Amino acid sequence: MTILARAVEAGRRYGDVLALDRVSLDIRAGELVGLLGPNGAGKSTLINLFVGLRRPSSGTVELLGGSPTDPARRRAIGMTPQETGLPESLRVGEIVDFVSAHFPDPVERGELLARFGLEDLARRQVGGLSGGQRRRLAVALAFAGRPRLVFLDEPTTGLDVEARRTLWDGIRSFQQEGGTVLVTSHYLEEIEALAERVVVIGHGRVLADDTVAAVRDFVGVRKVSLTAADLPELPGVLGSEHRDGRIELLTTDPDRLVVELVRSGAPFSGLEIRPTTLEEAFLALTATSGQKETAHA
Ligand SMILES: Nc1ncnc2c1ncn2[C@@H]1O[C@H](COP(=O)(O)OP(=O)(O)OP(=O)(O)O)[C@@H](O)[C@H]1O
Repeated sequence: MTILARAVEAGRRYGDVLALDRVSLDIRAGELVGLLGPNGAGKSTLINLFVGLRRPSSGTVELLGGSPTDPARRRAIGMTPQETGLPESLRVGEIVDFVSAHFPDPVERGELLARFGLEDLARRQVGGLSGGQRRRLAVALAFAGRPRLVFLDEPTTGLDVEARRTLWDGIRSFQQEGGTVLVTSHYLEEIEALAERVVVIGHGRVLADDTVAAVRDFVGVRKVSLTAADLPELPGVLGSEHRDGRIELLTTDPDRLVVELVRSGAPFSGLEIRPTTLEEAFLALTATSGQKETAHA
C-alpha cells in the first residue's frame, strides 16, 4: 500500500528538551490513524515534522515520497493546528473562498460547509461565531483543497457532544471516499470512535502502534473496583482512584490482587473486575514507560 508519510528514527530537540526520540512511523493511503498521548508527549511536534513546519534534529521524515518542505507536496495535504486565528471581520463563505483559491480543484463551498454542519453560517462574520463553530470551520478548511492526507491536531477541543459527532462524521466520510487522516486527541473515546489504528506516544517515543483492541490486550490492564473504608498497600496496583464512594484499582493481575486483598483482612464489599477503557490502558502504558526510564537511569 502507498506510504503517504514516513518518519524513520526521527528525533526533535528544543534546546534541552527531547520532544521526539527516534520515532519511526508509516502512514499508508486510506488509513485513519489516531495519535494518542498526554500533554507534552510530542504529538504536535510529530505533526509539525510531517507538514514541514519543523525539521527533524535527527533521522528523516518524508511526505508523499519527498521532502515535507516542498510546496508542491504541502499543497496535497490539509492541516488544522491546535490553535487557529481566523480573521474576525470576514464572513465564513469568504474565508472558505479565500482558502479554496489556493488549490487547483477545491471542494465546492456549500458542500464543504454542509459536510461539517456549517451550511447555515456562510454569511456570518467569523467574529460572531461561537468557539465550537470556529473550531469546526478551522477543521473544514483543512479539507478545502481535496487533500490526499489530512493532519488534525486535537480537532474537537472545546466542542460539545453534538458538534463533536458532526465533526467525526465529516472526518469519517472523507476517509470513506479514500482520504487519509492522522488525528491527535485527548478524547480517548474519540480515537476509539474514529480510528482503526492507534499510535500511543509518550515521552517522545512510540509506545504502541496497533489496533485499538490490540493496544488494550497488549496492556492487559483490568480494573478491580470495590467498596471499602480503607485499604492497605497491595502488590501489583498500577493506579488507584476513589470514585462515587468506591475504590478502583488498576492491575495486570486481578487474581493475585484479590487473593492479597482477602489475605489482608480488610473489610470490603461489591467486588467487580472488568476490562479497562483505552484511557486506562494508555495511562498504564505511559506509567510503564516512565518506570523503564527510571530503571535505566
Ligand atoms: N517551540 C518549542 N520550544 C521549546 N520546547 C518545545 C517547543 N515545542 C514543544 N516543546 C516541548 O516539546 C515537548 C513535546 O511537545 P508537543 O507540543 O509536541 O507535545 P504534545 O503531545 O502535542 O502536547 P499537547 O497534547 O499538550 O499539545 C514538550 O515538552 C514541549 O514543552
